[in-house]
Amino acid sequence: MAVIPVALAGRSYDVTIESGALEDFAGYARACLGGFDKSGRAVPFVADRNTHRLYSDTVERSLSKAGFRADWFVVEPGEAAKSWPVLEKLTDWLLDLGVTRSDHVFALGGGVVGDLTGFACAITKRGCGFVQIPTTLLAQVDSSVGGKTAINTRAGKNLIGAFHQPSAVLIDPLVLGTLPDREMRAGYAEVIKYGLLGDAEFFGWLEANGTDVLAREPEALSHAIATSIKAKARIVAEDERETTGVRALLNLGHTFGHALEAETGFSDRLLHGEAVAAGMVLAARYSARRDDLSLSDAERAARAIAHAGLPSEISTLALNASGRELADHMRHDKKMEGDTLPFLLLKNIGEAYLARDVDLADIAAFLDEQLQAH
Ligand SMILES: NC(=O)c1ccc[n+]([C@@H]2O[C@H](COP(=O)([O-])OP(=O)(O)OC[C@H]3O[C@@H](n4cnc5c(N)ncnc54)[C@H](O)[C@@H]3O)[C@@H](O)[C@H]2O)c1
Ligand SMILES: O=C(O)C(=O)C[C@@H](O)[C@H](O)[C@H](O)COP(=O)(O)O
Ligand SMILES: [Zn+2]
Repeated sequence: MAVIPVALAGRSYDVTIESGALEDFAGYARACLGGFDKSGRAVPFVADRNTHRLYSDTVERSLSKAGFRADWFVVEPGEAAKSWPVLEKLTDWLLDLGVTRSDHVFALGGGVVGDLTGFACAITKRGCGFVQIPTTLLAQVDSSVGGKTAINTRAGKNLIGAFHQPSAVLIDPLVLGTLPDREMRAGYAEVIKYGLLGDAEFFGWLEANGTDVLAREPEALSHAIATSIKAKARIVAEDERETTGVRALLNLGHTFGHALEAETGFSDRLLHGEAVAAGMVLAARYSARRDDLSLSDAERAARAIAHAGLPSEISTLALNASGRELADHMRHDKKMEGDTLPFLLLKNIGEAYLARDVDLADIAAFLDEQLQAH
């Protein structure tokens, strides 16, 4: 078992990584179940149809042995659940259940369930507790930790949200056994991100061992999850609300990625992790174009992404958009400072930085080249 603390003044919590932990869910979650048994109220769980079908029985078995029962709010799988209508239904459900500020709501699912539940908990009664039980690789290495919660709007990705930290994160890598391979690869994009943004040694390890991670080989998988969470916990502890530029490093590839997601309608056509993968290649190549990064390192990053079966060439995505149209999506980026969009670029493999001198017209021209390439 690994326990990784996220150190935040007054809001510290642990990320527990343990294979098989879900079988003893009530034991691991005991500290966050207070209140439910005494009053007889059901423990509120949010899941999507897949995670409910696959794992609600396991959770309920463990809860029932400990004298608790669960009540479920189940959403349709996919990005569309991060929306106003679903948020409204979820917050009404929480209020009908009589959830109090000292209660915890449990999010059993991927980043979609986690982001939606976290935001609902941030605004219900001005903030009630929640616990993340991430079931995708992406959620286990990234979205369950750090307290970014949000829904999407017509204007773009995660534009309505709040920082609201979970009280605990419980990761059972065994649940990745049922995760479709495409989702596994999408989560792996965020794993590569940690190597590219700040850990050249980890990036090299992934070049050598990435196939084992994707094959869910237990040792390689646990190492990839723990290394990713340690990096995220350190960055979040340093800059919880993305004010100093440190946390912005976690956005490597995301300004391009969110534009690609918007262009493909936040749909199964391009998953978040796939968009981030393509976005990191664009960030690397744009860095090389400015002579910040060597061309050979930019292509090394692209190769690692392509080798994992992730999209590395936007020219193959059948986008019906110009560079200008893609760049226009970026004007909604939450990092915008007035008319300037600080951009995450690379100086080396393992060294990302925030550039404040990027011209969106130049990004549009670069994207036009990339849309035509290959
Ligand atoms: N808050 C953050 O810091 C943060 C970080 C990264 C990504 N995100 C957000 O996370 C979202 C993407 O999350 P995701 O990639 O986990 O996608 P997701 O939540 O849509 O899950 C992907 C698919 O896998 C299924 N699934 C989940 N667990 C499963 C399992 N164990 N077995 C079988 N199927 C399973 C789901 O039902 C869904 O169909 C995006 O909205 C993204 O913006 C947030
Ligand atoms: O935790 C962070 O900070 C991140 O940026 C992690 C990203 O992987 C994640 O996709 C996040 O939701 C993007 O944040 P946003 O602020 O660009 O919406
Ligand atoms: Zn992301």
